[in-house]
Amino acid sequence: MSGKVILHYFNGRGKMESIRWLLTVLEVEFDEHYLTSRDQYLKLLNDGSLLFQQVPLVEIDGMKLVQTKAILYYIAEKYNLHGKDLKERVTINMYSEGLMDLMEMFMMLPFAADPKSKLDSIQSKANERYLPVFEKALTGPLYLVGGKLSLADVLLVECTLMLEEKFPGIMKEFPSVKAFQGRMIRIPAISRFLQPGSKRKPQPDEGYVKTVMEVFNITGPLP
Ligand SMILES: N[C@@H](CCC(=O)N[C@@H](CS)C(=O)NCC(=O)O)C(=O)O
Repeated sequence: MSGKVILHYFNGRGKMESIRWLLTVLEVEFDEHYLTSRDQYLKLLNDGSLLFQQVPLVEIDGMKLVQTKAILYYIAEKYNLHGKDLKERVTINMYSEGLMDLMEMFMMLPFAADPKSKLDSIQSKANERYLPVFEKALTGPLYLVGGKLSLADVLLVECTLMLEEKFPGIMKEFPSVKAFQGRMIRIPAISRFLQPGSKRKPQPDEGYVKTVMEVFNITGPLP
């Protein structure tokens, strides 16, 4: 196993995108092995790389890690983006898991039978359930937890950009979150990541959906 971090996933956002964001902000270099065929997935299964038969898989520090949250928490902990004590850590995890719940709804959209109604539901949940929490937390403070950058901040900037792709005016009612986003995207590593040609993945297209369905033998829309 080489010393470099290796990501095994599709050439698309999905559950790996937040891991790409975190590594990018930390300026940790990584290589990507894209899953493009069912045979590649079966090979990972057969060589025992996938603990629960699922990707994302991240090779790091001599380990083969699966489970997105566990991977994010490991990297955040290793590079000091996971709070200074247990109370900060649990707060970071609460914010992070809320954001992951919201972003997961976007991930499922291209596989849904009725994406329009799902999109409406994402918009109202974002407005009523999620963004008010972050607006309150960021009214005053520059960062979500402990006065310094953490995993939760990285996920929040990713999520706000994702929301604006689908609902361009959504941040109008949330000025503190919008100001936070403005500060975050000026961080040089993030600013580079947002330029064309970076490792940031675009919104899912038909090709991405087709590959995922072939790799996992999915035959119809997901619930
Ligand atoms: N709890 C896991 C879920 C991972 C997951 O659902 N991965 C999908 C691809 S995004 C997968 O491998 N699906 C194949 C399967 O479940 O058989 C995580 O968060 O990493």
